Amino acid sequence: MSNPQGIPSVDLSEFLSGDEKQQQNFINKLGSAYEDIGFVAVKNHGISQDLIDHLYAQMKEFFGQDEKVKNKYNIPGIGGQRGYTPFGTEHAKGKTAGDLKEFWHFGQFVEDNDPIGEQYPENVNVEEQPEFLKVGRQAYKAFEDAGRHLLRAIALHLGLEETYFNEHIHNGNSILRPIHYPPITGEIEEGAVRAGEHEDINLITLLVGASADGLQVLNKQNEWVSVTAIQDHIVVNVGDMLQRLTNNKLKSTTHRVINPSKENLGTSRYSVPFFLHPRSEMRLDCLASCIDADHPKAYEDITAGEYLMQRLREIGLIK
Ligand SMILES: O=C(O)CCC(=O)C(=O)O
Ligand SMILES: [Fe+2]
Repeated sequence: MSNPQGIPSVDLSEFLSGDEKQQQNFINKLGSAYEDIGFVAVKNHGISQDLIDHLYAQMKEFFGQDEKVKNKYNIPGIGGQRGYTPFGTEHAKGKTAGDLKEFWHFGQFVEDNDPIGEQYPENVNVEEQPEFLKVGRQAYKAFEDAGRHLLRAIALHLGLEETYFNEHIHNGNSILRPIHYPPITGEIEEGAVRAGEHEDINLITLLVGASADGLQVLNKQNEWVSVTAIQDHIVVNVGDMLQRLTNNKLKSTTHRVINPSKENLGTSRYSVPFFLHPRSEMRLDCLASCIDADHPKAYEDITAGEYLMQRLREIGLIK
């Protein structure tokens, strides 16, 4: 089932077709990929190319602004949860060299009167770019919709109610992160890479249109497999919260973004992951159906909120 892009490919329109056989086929392919390499490429994901192009245009414009302008949007005291995080701030768990990237965070836009809104910092408006927040919000909602469909298929694969995740992700703590990896021109710190090897913290990550190669995934044979940017697909992987909930049945696979070859050092790379998080009160206790004599319970009980705080400390976003 391996494809040129290095990971299996699935077609979300099969799941949404209303045809039971196609739906089951999609669930089986997604489920077995997630039990194996933890990554798939998804086509017919429902996020329009126009919206993606618009988002990319806005993020390129933003990252192209002077440091002074960008730093106005680096908001102290919120652990980088919203607004701008400068180059070199975040590092992979256990590493000291900062990643060679700068990024922006959009968070949840609570549109009903859900009191959870009080837990979340406000999204940040870029005064120089009147379209920025608007397109961020549209993209956030589109990614969230695609993620909700995928979690329905995952729930069915796990033998849960199809709607199991819905209440947990309604107004959840997801993050949309436009990233810029700048050209590598001068000296860089020993061991510094665009994104050091890591696993994502959240339930699933949806990654759109990385503008250049560089993403690599560690397969079961301990080999780095390159995931090339492919037209019309988004990459969707399992994060640590889903791995934990499923007692390691679904795999949160290590990945990284390597530095470009010599001839491409002078080029930027852009990408946009959507880290799909549940509400902080969701329990991540291992599902009873994923525990048996061969698979003893591997993790302590914890809520998503407690787990997130632990992890943000480890990557330097919260001191
Ligand atoms: O930029 C990419 O292609 C992947 C980024 C990533 O893995 C992350 O931000 O967690
Ligand atoms: Fe990642």
